[in-house]
This record gives sequence, C-alpha cells and structure tokens, in this order.
Amino acid sequence: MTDVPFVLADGIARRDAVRGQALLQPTTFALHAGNRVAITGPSGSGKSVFLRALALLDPLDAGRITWHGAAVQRAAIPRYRRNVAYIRQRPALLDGSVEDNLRYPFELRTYRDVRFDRARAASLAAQAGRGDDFLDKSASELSGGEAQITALIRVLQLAPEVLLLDEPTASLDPESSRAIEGLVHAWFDDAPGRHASIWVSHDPAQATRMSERHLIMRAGVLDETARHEAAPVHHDHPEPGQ
Ligand SMILES: Nc1ncnc2c1ncn2[C@@H]1O[C@H](COP(=O)(O)OP(=O)(O)OP(=O)(O)O)[C@@H](O)[C@H]1O
Repeated sequence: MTDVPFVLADGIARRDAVRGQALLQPTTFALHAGNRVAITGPSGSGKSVFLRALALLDPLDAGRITWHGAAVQRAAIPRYRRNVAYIRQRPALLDGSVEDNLRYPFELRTYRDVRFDRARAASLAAQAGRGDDFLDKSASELSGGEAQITALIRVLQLAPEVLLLDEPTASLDPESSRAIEGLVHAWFDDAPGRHASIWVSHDPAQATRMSERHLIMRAGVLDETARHEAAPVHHDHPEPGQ
C-alpha cells in the first residue's frame, strides 16, 4: 500500500439547494487500497448523500474529491465513475434480457477499450448461484434479488477499483443478500490490496461481515470513532494513515 488513498474526500459538504440546510457537514475521509468500510446510522442521516458525493454523482457545495492524489477534473469523471462504482438499492435495468443489460455498458464511449465477455458474465452469475439460463432471462421477470445480482455483475465485469454499495440488499431475501455479499467478497479476494469498498447497511451483522472499519453517520456527521468495533479485526490490510 502507498500512503496516497484511492479516494480522498477533502472537507466535502452538501446542502439542500432549496432550503440551504446542511445535508452533509464538512467531512474528510480517506479510502485506502484494501479498506473495507461499513457505514451505518439512522434513516435520513446522510449516508446516501455522502456516498453519492463520493461517487461524484451530485455536485459538492464545499471541498473536493481526489483520486490517487489528484483532483478529478470534469473530463475525468467518466473514468472515475468507471473505477469508483456506485451500486444503488433499487437497480435500474433496461428492457430486454439479462445479457442485454450486461452488454449495455460496452456501447458507451468510456468502455470502448473493452469487450463483453459472455463466459466471464456467466461465471459471475454462477458465483451468485444462478444457472446457465440466467443470462437469457427477461429483465422484467427478474425478482428483486436477481435484478440486484444483474446490476452488480454489470459493474463487476468492468473491473472497478472501488465499490460504493448503498444498501444493496435492503429489500432482498436472505439468499439473494448472501449472493450479493459473496460476489463482493470474491471481487475483493480476486485482487488482494487492490480493491476497496464502502457498504452502507442498516444490518449490524452485515456491516460486520462486510468490513473491518465501521463508521456511523448521524445528522450529516460521519463518526470515525466506531472503527473496528463492528468486526473482529483482521490485520490483512494496513490501517489507513489518517
Ligand atoms: N438532493 C437532495 N436535496 C435535498 N435534500 C436531500 C437530497 N438528497 C437527500 N436529501 C435529504 O437528506 C437527508 C439524508 O438523506 P439520505 O438519503 O442520505 O439518508 P440515509 O442516511 O441514506 O437514509 P436511509 O438509511 O433511510 O437510506 C434526508 O433528509 C433527505 O431527504
């Protein structure tokens, strides 16, 4: 690991554009290679606001995001989002088959250097316990769990460096939740020390399973003091230097 974080939120803040109310108080947070972070906290405390800000999906009202030590310029945002992927609670799928959905990113300019690999997609589906026919299923007929598995495979096949998971299993059955967790575990283990994740969850047991570093959001304030309380400490990965 180097001391330069993958992603650094340097004093970032967000306000309600209409009422001016603070949604995220100025927050400095570093995500290093190998980090697996969980964020819990009450509903409406700003967990999604923070994660969306980190993903550069919403404009910042203060501060900046750096990626490998450099500010992310406007032209570099697509490349940043390719590497720092945001997974939402309710995935948006296109009409058509699962395979159509998995092929879709490769039509975008940002991914013109890579090609859809059906065998790789099928192998990810198998990892999630889905059979040979999964890629041919119609997206409109998928269960909530299958839709989220599809959305996650769509991201994983593009080899992101960071996953920002915003309650990805909140409305799923336990089997689907475990499949999602398994895919993320496998992605992490595939490249030791070269990936990092933040998982927002309301489930303390899941936060424990999916992280070594546990933060709590309360009223727009990210509390670092809960670090390592949520999980037995695995010192596979060095501490972030902050
Ligand atoms: N773009 C926006 N403009 C104005 N207010 C917003 C915006 N996005 C979120 N909010 C408000 O910010 C607060 C925090 O929302 P956020 O979705 O981050 O909560 P959360 O901690 O993720 O909650 P939950 O656990 O229920 O998903 C809420 O009061 C929400 O209504």
